[in-house]
Amino acid sequence: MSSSSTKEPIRIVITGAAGQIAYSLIHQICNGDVFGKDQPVILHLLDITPMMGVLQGVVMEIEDTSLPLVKGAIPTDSEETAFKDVDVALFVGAMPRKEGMERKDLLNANVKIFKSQGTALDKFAKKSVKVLVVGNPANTNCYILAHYAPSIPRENFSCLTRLDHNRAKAQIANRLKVSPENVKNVIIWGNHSSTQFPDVRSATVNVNGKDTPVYDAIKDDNWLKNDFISTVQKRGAAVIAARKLSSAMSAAKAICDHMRDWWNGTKDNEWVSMGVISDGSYDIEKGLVFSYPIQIKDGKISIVQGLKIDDWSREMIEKTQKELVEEKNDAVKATTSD
Ligand SMILES: NC(=O)c1ccc[n+]([C@@H]2O[C@H](COP(=O)([O-])OP(=O)(O)OC[C@H]3O[C@@H](n4cnc5c(N)ncnc54)[C@H](O)[C@@H]3O)[C@@H](O)[C@H]2O)c1
Ligand SMILES: O=C(O)C[C@H](O)C(=O)O
Repeated sequence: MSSSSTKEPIRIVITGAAGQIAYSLIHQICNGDVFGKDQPVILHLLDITPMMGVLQGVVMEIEDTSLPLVKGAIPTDSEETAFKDVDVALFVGAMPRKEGMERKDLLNANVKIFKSQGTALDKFAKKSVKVLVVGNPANTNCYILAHYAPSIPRENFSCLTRLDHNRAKAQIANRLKVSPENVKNVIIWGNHSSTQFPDVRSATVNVNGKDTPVYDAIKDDNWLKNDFISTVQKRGAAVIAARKLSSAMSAAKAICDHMRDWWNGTKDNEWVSMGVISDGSYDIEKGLVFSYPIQIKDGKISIVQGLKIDDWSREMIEKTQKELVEEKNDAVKATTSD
């Protein structure tokens, strides 16, 4: 973990770099918490022109951290500069929702950003770039981004549902008064929205040294099928109601978890939740950006296959798929109307 690392720096673009999530995220990246303690980084920091003054302040703070892994921080309002030769692209820049809104209410305002940035990503980024979309509505923005970046492999695109995954783990852990790390293999299916299906049917929890199915440990199917699910589905709105701002610290942590697992691989026999471009697994429309249980080995993402889907789960999955199809159609309309 020193400036004498022999590794070549990787280039990471963060969009929305003057915003609140980026402010929590940048330090963790610069500190080596995501890409490794021996991996130097060059940050490309994109925001809109009126935010260049604020972004300059963020760059001053990056310098003042004196972290040895940082080999450069480039503030810019130019998409070409931002996406040029990047290895990793974190798409955070977009309008957040306010109290009383659903995330899809942001679609008209945000989806055009992803059309423009997808086109630039296609032109300027490395073809191996690993892409994570965070800005809401995250799945549909990722769909549009990928559509406008056709030369980048489909498996390089993802959207963030790790925050929902972490929220689900935390709810189970709190209920059982254990540490969240003891909870494994929860799944977020579908959209990062209030139709998502937080599923713990194949999750386990380590209680007193023994891995036990979550349903057996909790012993309250009614809670698991109702309050648990709606708490996770509505957690983002609850944070906004309390903070008057959307989640940022927990979102930045989830971005780090998502990218660290993509970079290093998931643990044996464990999976995480990621929105990826569907290959039709579990009868989901091919091409939709859908959150699935995911395992990663040598940088390669695969959807966990063969999990049993009962009638109730199928209904939950259909509901979130239906919303994603509607969002996709609205997004395509919004991006082709001008
Ligand atoms: N997927 C998730 O789990 C998750 C979690 C939390 C927040 N979010 C979403 O992330 C987004 C950012 O949240 P935030 O709290 O950081 O918002 P914020 O308003 O604090 O920051 C957003 C930043 O993006 C910038 N921006 C706007 N348009 C841009 C463009 N075209 N190019 C580059 N930058 C642009 C803004 O100027 C601002 O600095 C929101 O859409 C929010 O809803 C998603
Ligand atoms: O809920 C929001 O709008 C912000 C974010 O997507 C979240 O889940 O906290």
